Amino acid sequence: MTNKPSRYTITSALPYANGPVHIGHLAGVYVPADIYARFLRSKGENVLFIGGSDEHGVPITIRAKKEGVTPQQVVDKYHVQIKQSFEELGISFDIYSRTSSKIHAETSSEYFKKLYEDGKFIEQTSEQYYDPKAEQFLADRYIIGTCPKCGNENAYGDQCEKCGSTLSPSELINPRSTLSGEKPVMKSTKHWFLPLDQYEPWLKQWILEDHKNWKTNVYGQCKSWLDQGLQPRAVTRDLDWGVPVPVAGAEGKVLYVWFDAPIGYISAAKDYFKNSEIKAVHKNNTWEDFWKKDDTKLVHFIGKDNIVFHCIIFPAMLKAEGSYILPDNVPANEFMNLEGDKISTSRNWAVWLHEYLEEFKGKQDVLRYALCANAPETKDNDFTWRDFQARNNNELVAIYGNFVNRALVLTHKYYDSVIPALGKLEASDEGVIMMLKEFPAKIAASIEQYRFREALGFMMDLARLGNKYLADTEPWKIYKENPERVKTILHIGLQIAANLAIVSEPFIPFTSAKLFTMLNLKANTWNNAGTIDLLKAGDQLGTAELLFDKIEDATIEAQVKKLEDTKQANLLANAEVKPLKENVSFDDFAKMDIRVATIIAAEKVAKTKKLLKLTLKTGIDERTVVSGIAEHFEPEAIIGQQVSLLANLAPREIKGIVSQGMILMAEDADGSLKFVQPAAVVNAGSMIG
Ligand SMILES: Nc1ncnc2c1ncn2[C@@H]1O[C@H](COP(=O)(O)OP(=O)(O)OP(=O)(O)O)[C@@H](O)[C@H]1O
Ligand SMILES: [Zn+2]
Repeated sequence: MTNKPSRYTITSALPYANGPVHIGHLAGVYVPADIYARFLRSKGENVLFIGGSDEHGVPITIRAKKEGVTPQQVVDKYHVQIKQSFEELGISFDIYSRTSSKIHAETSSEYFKKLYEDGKFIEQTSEQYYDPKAEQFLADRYIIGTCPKCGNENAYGDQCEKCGSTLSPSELINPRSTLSGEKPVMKSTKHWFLPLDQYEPWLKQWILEDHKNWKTNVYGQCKSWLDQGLQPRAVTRDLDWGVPVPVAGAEGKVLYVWFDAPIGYISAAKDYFKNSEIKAVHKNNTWEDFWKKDDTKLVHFIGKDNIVFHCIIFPAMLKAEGSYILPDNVPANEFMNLEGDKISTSRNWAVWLHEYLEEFKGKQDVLRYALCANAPETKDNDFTWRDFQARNNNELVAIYGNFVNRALVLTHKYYDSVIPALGKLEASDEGVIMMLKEFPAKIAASIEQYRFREALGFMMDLARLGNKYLADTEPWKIYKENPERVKTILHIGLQIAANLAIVSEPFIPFTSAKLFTMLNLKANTWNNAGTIDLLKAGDQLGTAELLFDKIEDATIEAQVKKLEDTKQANLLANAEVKPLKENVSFDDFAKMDIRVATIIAAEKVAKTKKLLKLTLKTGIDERTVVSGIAEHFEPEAIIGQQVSLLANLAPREIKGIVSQGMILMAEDADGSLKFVQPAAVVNAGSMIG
């Protein structure tokens, strides 16, 4: 797009409604999209910011089955929860719609029909896996088997989560049905395919030549898909949950979830403009202006696993239809991890938005700030609670909050919160005013290039500038001898705070709103920023309050503990119980002399990592046993412990020490070792059996 757009359509990936929203979703998609939308609105642009739940597809039907509810019940629950938590975080969607709505069924159905009637699909009958017991074709995740690439025995029909390969069901080794566990049979079925291969030359031109400005990670992934060559892609499925395929002979078939989901962006716009009063907010435009006019800039915010759908498949669908505009940019992010591990809904390895909002009341902006500051814009990144705490304490509290607080509190103290007049400027004042002027354009340029971290950094630099200005001029020191000078300093300080209220609004809107109130200033737009004319001398300020407060270690430790508990629970849940060994006779068992012994001495075996030399009191004798437990116990800590000893195990020399027997240990799911010992202290030498 070369000319300035007349309006913006901003979409954010539709969260899949089979679980709540987590910080990965936010950092990857919704926080940057919201910053972009808020920034453009502040610039006075005509913006349509679209969100909604993606409510079709196999994982939802599987979940419903597992929980004994209907798919509609699953999506109703999560749609409401997700929508509400987004609202609370201040994600400023114009509409948060859903793909199980009537308007979406109509829109996607018509879309399919148009492509069908225009001859854009190819029909193909092929053999596909079918579960005769469940009487169902096994689409996508209904089938699992061994991944041909990495050997993972639980790879899905569409993807291996272990190695990340995209698969088709026929590639799986030893396929089995997730419905019945049975080996599926082949049965023929007809499907409609979008012949992506036919769009390949056009896509190559459109992306590889005409969109060299796309982010490197996005461009690179597209290039790799295009270099490998595109194949026709099925856009229908044998399933009973989804939008029915609207052509004769397609009974029992629905649109593939990745065909209907992006059309969800379009149906959301239609849904929104159903309310005719809305048009006035958008310069009397219609939904079609936002989707079909060349002077509309369309931007998709997504995470990296959605790149192929938004850069290749959806554009091919739009091109095939013919009346829609194409995305101007798809600023996809890489992935946010959590404390070193991949975020996972199924493993509960996440910080859930609804829980955060509950546990950190009123701290929406801290999360928004920490996620943007650490956003995975060019590579995967890690969220840690320590970093979250540091961002809050060292940046929001110590810089932004401190600066604003100083400016307001001093004005309150010296002038009863009436804005003092600007006097004669000194060189230092002029320097600060010059620098201030640069900020709005600098921040805007970064946002316009989707460099939100950089933009956020500049925003904080403005707070730093204000902080430094007050620290350098020290109004609290010179007030007595030079009150006129202090008026000028605080006037400028307050003007910087007013600028901060404007340029921080896209990032931390709750704080910005509070600051506007504290300054008694009406919400202001981006184009006014950069000057010291925002506040009028003689006007009264509102009441000062603290914008941020310190987050204590104990709060962070509680969150870390919560994650450790999750890790532990996962280990236990996934623990493999070893299969039963072969039967032994009672006589065989009776041959073993197992008795209680007490540890009376313990030391590390030199030059080994794992071995402890134990001296045991067995009731018969005192003897030495070498045991591989040094990584689990400190020698001093186990003296006096009672253990179970296999006392008649043939002696063996280990590292030059003769070991007379073996102590019995229980190994927990996480690999830790525990002594097998009597529940209460007994006489050394007591027999076990
Ligand atoms: N850890 C993450 N970091 C960045 N973006 C993410 C992350 N997880 C998901 N996303 C993005 O969030 C958007 C919505 O995700 P979606 O609802 O499809 O969930 P998902 O990818 O299945 O995630 P999960 O399996 O964790 O629920 C997608 O664009 C996806 O790429
Ligand atoms: Zn694999």
